[in-house]
Amino acid sequence: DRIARNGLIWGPDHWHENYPMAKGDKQSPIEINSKDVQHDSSLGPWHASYDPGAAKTILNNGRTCRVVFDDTFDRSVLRGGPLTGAYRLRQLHLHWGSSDDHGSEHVIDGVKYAAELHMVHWNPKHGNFAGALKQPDGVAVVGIFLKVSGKYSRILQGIDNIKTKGKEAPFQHFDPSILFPKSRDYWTYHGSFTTPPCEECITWILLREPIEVSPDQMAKLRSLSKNGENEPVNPLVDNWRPLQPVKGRVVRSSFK
Ligand SMILES: NS(=O)(=O)c1ccc(C(=O)NCC(F)(F)F)cc1
Ligand SMILES: [Zn+2]
Repeated sequence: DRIARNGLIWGPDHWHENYPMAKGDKQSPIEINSKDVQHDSSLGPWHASYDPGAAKTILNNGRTCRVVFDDTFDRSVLRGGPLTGAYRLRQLHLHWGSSDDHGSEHVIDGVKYAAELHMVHWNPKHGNFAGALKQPDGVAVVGIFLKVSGKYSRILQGIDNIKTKGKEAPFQHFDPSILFPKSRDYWTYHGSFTTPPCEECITWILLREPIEVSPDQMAKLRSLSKNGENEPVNPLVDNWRPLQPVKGRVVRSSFK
């Protein structure tokens, strides 16, 4: 059936059977080894100018918790850094583990974070998102690592009313810039979606400084379910893709 065909019912090792891109040379996530990173002094700072009014809804699609934004015009955009032009914010979502010692998709010098937040932007020069995901410069994702600490920070209020798959709730007047850490230092490399169809259209911008979330915020994420409302409970955890081969790609850093 549809679910089986889109490969999500089987693990990541089977994705390539339906999505050949999954075995490409520029797949994500990857491990970042500082010894192999090349500092690029031409990499300037990135700038996000987000309109809190662009936030629309928060939803559980059975695979992640996603906040959706109005991307029908240049309302919330990311520019600078490795990017040429302004990329429109479309959605943000997270990947997390069943315990604090893992959950991120990218791994930094062997360190796995409890979660990884992705802010997905697309290049309007390609007309629409579907067109952008067919282009090597089509999509830009800012990745922010989440570390668990006593300090309290509301990553996403509103998680309470999207417990099960298919649940959606209004999520307005939200400026995702509040999620950025103090430092703007980043790594950047060319990669792919970490879920099918695994298109190699992403300029990754991974922030070096993690943000801190409280244990109860992580517990809230882990309380989400993959199942629909009246189905057997299937906890939504460990929705991260295993590491993919670097295949000679060079990861550049904006910092020394
Ligand atoms: N985890 S990730 O790499 O940031 C990531 C970002 C976006 C999508 C996405 O829009 N999939 C829907 C599409 F495009 F129709 F396939 C998937 C993964
Ligand atoms: Zn993601």
